[in-house]
Amino acid sequence: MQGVEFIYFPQPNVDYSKCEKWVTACGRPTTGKHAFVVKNVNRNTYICTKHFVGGKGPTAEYPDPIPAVVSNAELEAFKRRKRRKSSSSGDSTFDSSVPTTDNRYGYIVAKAALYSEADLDKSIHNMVGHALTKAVEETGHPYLEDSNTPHRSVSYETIVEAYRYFTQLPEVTSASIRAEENENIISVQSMWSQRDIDRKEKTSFGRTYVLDAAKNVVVSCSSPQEINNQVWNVASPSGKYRAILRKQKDKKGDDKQYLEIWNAVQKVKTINVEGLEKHGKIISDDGHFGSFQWSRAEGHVLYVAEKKRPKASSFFDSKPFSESTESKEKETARGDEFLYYQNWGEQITEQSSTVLCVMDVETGTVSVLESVPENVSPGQAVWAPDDAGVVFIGWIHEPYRLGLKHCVQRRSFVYHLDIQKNKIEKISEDGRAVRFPRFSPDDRWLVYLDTLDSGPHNMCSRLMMCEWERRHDGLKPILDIVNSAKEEEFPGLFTWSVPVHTWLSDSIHLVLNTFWGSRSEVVVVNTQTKSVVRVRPDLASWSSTVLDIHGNHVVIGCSSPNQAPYLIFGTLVPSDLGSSQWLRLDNKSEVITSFEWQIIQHSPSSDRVHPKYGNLDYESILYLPKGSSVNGSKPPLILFPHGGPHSVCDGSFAFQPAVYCHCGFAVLLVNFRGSLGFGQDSILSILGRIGDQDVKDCKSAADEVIEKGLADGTKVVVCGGSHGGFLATHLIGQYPDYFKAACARNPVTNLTSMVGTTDIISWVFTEVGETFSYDTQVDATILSKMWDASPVRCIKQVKTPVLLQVGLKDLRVPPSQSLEYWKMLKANGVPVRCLTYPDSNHPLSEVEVEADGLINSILWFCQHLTSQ
Ligand SMILES: CC(=O)N[C@@H](C)C(=O)N[C@@H](C)C(=O)O
Repeated sequence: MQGVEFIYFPQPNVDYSKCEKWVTACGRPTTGKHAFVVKNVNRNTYICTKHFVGGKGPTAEYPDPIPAVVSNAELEAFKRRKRRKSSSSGDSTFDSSVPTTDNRYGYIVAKAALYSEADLDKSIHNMVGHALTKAVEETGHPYLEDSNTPHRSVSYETIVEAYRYFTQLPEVTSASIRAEENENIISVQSMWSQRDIDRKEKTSFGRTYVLDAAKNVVVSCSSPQEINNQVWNVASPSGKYRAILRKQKDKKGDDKQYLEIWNAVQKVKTINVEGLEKHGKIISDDGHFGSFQWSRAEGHVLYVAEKKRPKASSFFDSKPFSESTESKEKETARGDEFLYYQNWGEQITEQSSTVLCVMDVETGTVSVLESVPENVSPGQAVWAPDDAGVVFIGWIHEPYRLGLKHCVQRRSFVYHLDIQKNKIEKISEDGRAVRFPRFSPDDRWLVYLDTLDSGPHNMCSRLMMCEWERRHDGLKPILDIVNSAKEEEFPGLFTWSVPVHTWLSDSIHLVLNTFWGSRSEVVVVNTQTKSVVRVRPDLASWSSTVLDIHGNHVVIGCSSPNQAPYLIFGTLVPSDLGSSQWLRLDNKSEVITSFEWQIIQHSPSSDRVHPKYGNLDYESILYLPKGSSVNGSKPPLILFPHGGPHSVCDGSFAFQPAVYCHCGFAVLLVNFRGSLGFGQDSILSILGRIGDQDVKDCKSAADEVIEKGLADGTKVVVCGGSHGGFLATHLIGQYPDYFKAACARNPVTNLTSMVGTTDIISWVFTEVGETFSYDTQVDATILSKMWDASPVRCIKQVKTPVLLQVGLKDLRVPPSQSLEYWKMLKANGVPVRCLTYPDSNHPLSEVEVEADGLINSILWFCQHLTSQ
C-alpha cells in the first residue's frame, strides 16, 4: 500500500458541516445495506489520501475529498495494524509504547504504519533528541517541511515528540548558598523540577556545586539526584545542622509528616510531629503562609501549621469521649461533623486557620504560640532579634476569607509576638496588605513589602523599613509607588516573592526581584540612598531571578524564551556593581535552535488612549520559528494573552509557547496595559475597561505583527487561560472573522454568574471599576456593568471553533463559566469541543493534564487552519 495513508474523518459532533461535506464528496451509496451517511461516521471512520487531489490528503486548494477507490482489503489491513499497534490501556496521548494514531481529528495523517519495530525499541528520548537535532541541522526547523503551510506538516506523533523533547528541560525551583569552613569554598545546593510524562508527575532533583570563590571556578558538581518527598530542607545559620520536613505515606496511604534533624554526617533524630497532636499539617513553601526557620541559637525551629481541629462526632455516636477530653471540647465537637471550615480559596484549600509553632530541637517538643488574635491567620514567620520573639504576617479572616492565590492586596499586618512577655503588637500601618518581613544581618533593620488592602489583585509595592529598636517611632518607605516611568527608568517594585535572605552583608543593600517591562530583573536597593540598580551580568540571559544570598554571594536563575533555565553565581561589590564577579554554574543548558524571539513595543492608536493615563505604551514578546523569515514564508500566528489581568509575560523560558513555536507557529504574548512591570498607572488604567482596552491592545498587537509581514494574517488563532481565556473568548466575539480557532482554558466568560461563585468576588467588582467591601451586594446597575464586560455579551457573533479546557476543581474560575459558554456555542451551532479534567484546579498544570491540553490545542488549531 505504498503512498497510501489513512486520515480520520471529521467527527459530526465536532464539525457537522465538514463531516457532511466529506460524506457527500466521497460519493459512496447513501442508501441500502452499505449506506454511508453522517450518522454512521464514528471515531473509526477513515478516508484514504487517494481521495484527495494530489493523493496526499487535504491541501489549501483542495481541502475536501473527491470520490476514489481504496479496496476494502487495504482498509482492513490498515485497521488490523492499528489495532495491533494501539496501546492496550486507554487512549491518553502518551500511552505510546508504540506511536499510535489519534482517532478524533479529520486531518491527522495516520503514521503508525511508518514506524518499524526496531525504531520503537530505541530509547524514546534518544530517538526524539536525535530526530530533532538532525531535523534542525538539515532544515533549520524540524517542522517547516512545507514552508507555505507549516502547520500542515505537524502530525500527532511530531507534536508528541516535540513535547517529549521539551520535558527534558528542567526548571530551577530553588537554590541555597553555604560557605564551608574555608570561606573561599562555597557550596550551592540547587533544586530542579522536570516533567516525567511516563510517571505522570513532576520529578524534583537536587544538584550541588562546589565552588572556589577566590579563583572563581566550579570545583565539582554532583550528578542530579531525585528527591521527591521533602517539604522543607533548611540549614541552620552555622550550616552545622539541617531540619528536613519529610512527607511519607503510611500503610493506609495517608500522607504523614516527619521532622528530621541532621548533622554533617548523619540523621540525629526524627520527630513524628503529627503524633504530638499539637496542630494539623505543617505548611509547605506555598508562597503565602509557609515558612520554616532555625533560631539564631539553633535550638529551635519555627514553622507554620494548620490549627488542630476538635474531634467531631455525630449526635448519635454512642462512643463517649475519653475521660481526658476537656468538657468544652465535648460540647463543641458533638454535632460538628459537617461544620463548614472556610479555606483560603484556589490552591490553598488545606488552610483555614493557621498557627505558629516552635519546636525545641533538643527535646522534640512543640509549642503552639497562643497569643495570635483569633481573627488572624499567621504566616511567613521569622525570628525576631535575639530569638526573643517572632515577626509574622497576619491575614485578617473576618468576616470571611477571600482567595489569597495571586492576590497581594488581602488585608494583613506585620505583627511582633514577644514570646517571653506573651505580648503581641502591630508593626505595619492600617489599610495595607503586607508581605515578606526580613531582618538585616545585623538585626538592626526590618523591611517588608506593602500595598493597599483593596483594589487590583496585584500592583506596585512599597518597600517599607523600620529600625527595630525604634519601631514605635515610625516606618519609612524606601521605595514608593511609581506611577509611570520613562523608558529604562525603574517602573516600581512588582514581585510575587522575596528571597528568605535578601540583604547583603553590609545591612544597607538589599537584592530583590522585580518585573521591569517584559523582563524579570534582579535589582540592588540601597536603603540609605533609596537608589535602585539593575544587576545584569554578561552571563545572564534575558530574565533573571535571585534565589539566595549569603554574605555578598548571590545565586541567580536565568533563562529566556529560547534558553532553558541555568544558574549563575556572583560575588557582588555593592559600591561598584559593575566590578562584581560572575560564574556560570551549569556549563550546559539547552538553547532551543528552532525559534527566535523579539520584544515589540506598541503605542495605542489615538482612539485607544486612556483619558486619564494618556501616555501608556505596552509590549509583547513574539516567538518566531527559525527560517520563517528567511524563506519568505509566513507562519500561522497564535495570539496568547496572559491571565490576571495583573500579571506579565516576563521573557523567562515558558514551556507552552516554546512547544507551540517549535511546532511551527509564531506566538505573540501580549503585555497589554494593566500588566505588571509598567508602573502603577498601567495597572489602574484597565479597571472598568476589561473586555475593551485589553481586548483591543491584543488585537492591535496581532495586527502590527501581521502588517510587519512576520505572520500570516489569514491563519490566526487565539489561546489563553483564565483572564487570558476571557480575552480569547472576547476576541472571537468582537472579531468574528479574524480567528480560525480558539482555545480557552478555564476562561472567565460571564462576570454576572462568576461574582457569586468565585473565591475572589472582589476581583469581579474591582475589574469592572466598582469598589468592593465585604458586605457589598450586586444590584441591577452593577450586574449590567458586569454583563457589558463579559464575553457572553457577544456570543451571538461567535463563529470561531472553540476548544474549552476545564479543571473541574477550579475555585477561581468555576467550571460553570466554561460549561455555560459551551452550551451557548452548541445552541448557536458553533463547533466546540470541551475537555474536562476531574482533579484539576485553575492552572491545569498537572503533567498529564498540561500535556493533554497542549497537544489537543495544537491539533485543534491545525484542524481549523486546514479546514477553511
Ligand atoms: C487574580 C486571578 O487569579 N485572576 C484570574 C481570573 C486569572 O486570570 N488568573 C491568572 C493569574 C492565571 O493565569 O491563572
